[in-house]
Amino acid sequence: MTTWTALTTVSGKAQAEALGEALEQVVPEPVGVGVFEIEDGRDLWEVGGYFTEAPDAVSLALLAAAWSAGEFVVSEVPETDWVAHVRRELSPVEAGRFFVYGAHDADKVPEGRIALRIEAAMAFGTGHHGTTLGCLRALDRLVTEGLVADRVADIGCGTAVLAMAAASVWPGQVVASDIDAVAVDVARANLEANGLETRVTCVEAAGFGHPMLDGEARFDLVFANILKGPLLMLAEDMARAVSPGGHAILSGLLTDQAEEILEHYRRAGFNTVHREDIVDWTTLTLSRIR
Ligand SMILES: C[S@@+](CC[C@H](N)C(=O)[O-])C[C@H]1O[C@@H](n2cnc3c(N)ncnc32)[C@H](O)[C@@H]1O
Repeated sequence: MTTWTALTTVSGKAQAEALGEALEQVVPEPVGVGVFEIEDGRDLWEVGGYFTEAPDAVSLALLAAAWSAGEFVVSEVPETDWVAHVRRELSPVEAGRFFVYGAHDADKVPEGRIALRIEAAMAFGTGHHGTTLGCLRALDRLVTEGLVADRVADIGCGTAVLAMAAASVWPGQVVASDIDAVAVDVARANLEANGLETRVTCVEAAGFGHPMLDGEARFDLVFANILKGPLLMLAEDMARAVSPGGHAILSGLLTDQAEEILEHYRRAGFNTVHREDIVDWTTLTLSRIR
């Protein structure tokens, strides 16, 4: 049987991302490298990966020393479907009334929660990341406050987790879009797996650049969990697309970028309704001035 080499070490948060990137450069033939927070309150991160070739021990020791990380643990594992392996290890996420889970956890869905089944495959959006979690919590808060949004858009939908959450709490139609064709395929598969394919239409588009998205006061709520750059560029289009009194839930911005985004969107015609910081990421709930 073909085997892979698995490497893992532990480092501080400040070094973890850079060490992961360095690992991909130093060790030949990476199958996949990942960085995960160890959730025990000690601010420790696990950096690891699978490789087709055994690494040279001296390079590994130098790498660990250069990034002040622990000694690498090296083991042989049978070749496996790495994406499926990572998927299996993802635990369900609870965000207000929403419960986001993978197929392997179907028996864990608690009574009374809105369950969203997600196969992330090659798209972003399992609910684990602070940005997705922030958007789900922002939606949950709006629903608790009694908001009903009939027309919803999810720009940069990834797995379509946010679009599906909105379609699960309100009866109207949702348009989801992503610039990445692979994400659109993943989103459509998730919509079918959740029986929401007639409620959510998923299109490939950049920003509002699609006939189903373009138009004045077209939506009561727009999600955009994308990075700071696209968010800045989309402010005017967002102001046009959201109806007066409607909402925008923005994420994908680092906490120290939030003020710049807020100021930009204030100038475009939005007020701040709520802000939540999760780890280093900020989610903003805004309302369009009437
Ligand atoms: C951080 S992920 C968010 C995924 C999901 N909405 C969530 O909240 O977990 C950002 C997604 O936006 C897409 N994206 C980035 N720039 C975009 C743009 N200008 N227009 C549409 N989609 C974009 C990416 O391909 C990616 O799937």
